[in-house]
Amino acid sequence: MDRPLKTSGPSLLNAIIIGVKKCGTRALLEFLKLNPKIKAPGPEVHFFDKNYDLGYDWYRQQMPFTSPGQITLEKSPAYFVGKLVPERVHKMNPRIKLIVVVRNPITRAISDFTQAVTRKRRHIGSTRFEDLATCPTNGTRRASCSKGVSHNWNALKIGIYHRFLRKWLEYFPRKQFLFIDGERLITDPATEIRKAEKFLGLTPTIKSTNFVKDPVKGFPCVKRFDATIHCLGKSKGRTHPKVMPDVIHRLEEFYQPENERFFELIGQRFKWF
Ligand SMILES: Nc1ncnc2c1ncn2[C@@H]1O[C@H](COP(=O)(O)OS(=O)(=O)O)[C@@H](OP(=O)(O)O)[C@H]1O
Repeated sequence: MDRPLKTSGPSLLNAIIIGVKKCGTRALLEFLKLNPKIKAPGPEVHFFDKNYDLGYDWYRQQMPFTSPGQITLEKSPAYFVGKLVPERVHKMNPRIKLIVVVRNPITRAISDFTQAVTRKRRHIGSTRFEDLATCPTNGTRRASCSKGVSHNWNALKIGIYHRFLRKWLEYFPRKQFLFIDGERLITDPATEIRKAEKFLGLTPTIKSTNFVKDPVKGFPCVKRFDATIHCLGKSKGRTHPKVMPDVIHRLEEFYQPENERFFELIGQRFKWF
């Protein structure tokens, strides 16, 4: 595993979208692929978390061929929360650029829950989001309970972004990260994409005219330069359950200080609630 990556054949990786799960990572990658300088493998590669033992040669084989000046970009959102991933990525390329898409952690949790329900995970069954996200406020104390929120539930834990980011910052300086607002990626994709193109050192080519709104789902679809339109598949832009307002309020109170810690860490703020 200590051999360096070859520079011939499938190219070296220049940048990774490391997460966060359900924050719009697929949309970001698909939008960026409008830029002819960006190449990406189709599916998630999961090299640094699940497939690390297969080695760099295997990883290289998953990558597309690129010509000089092109950038290879991979996205595997599980990297953000993987304990061993930052060290492994650093070992491969300490100068790699890291892109993190983050969104309102409450919407992220509902999206994660919706996916689990759709995939009919047994442990979820017919349970409501509210039942999994909250715990009694009647004085019963539980270690996994804070402000009436069941914060050990994975769908909520992932949204405490600063906890996971700290591990990455042990290996990479802040200037090597770009934080994309997953909410704005939906409402104003061109602005977020321009930031990413700049961060990757590319001449901006993607404009607001490259996006059209899906009349059914309301999410942006890409209008390619040959005028064909591509919307993300049916596993993206699912309908979310309506969550009770008092539970949303409780979650806002829970996440507010956690978001502040995250904003302080990245030196940037997002207006999520
Ligand atoms: N353009 C466009 N089209 C469809 N969906 C969009 C888009 N932009 C952002 N989103 C939001 O992205 C959410 C899925 O995030 P990810 O791609 O990161 O999910 S995953 O972790 O790879 O499973 C997805 O979550 P759900 O709404 O729960 O399906 C969307 O809210």
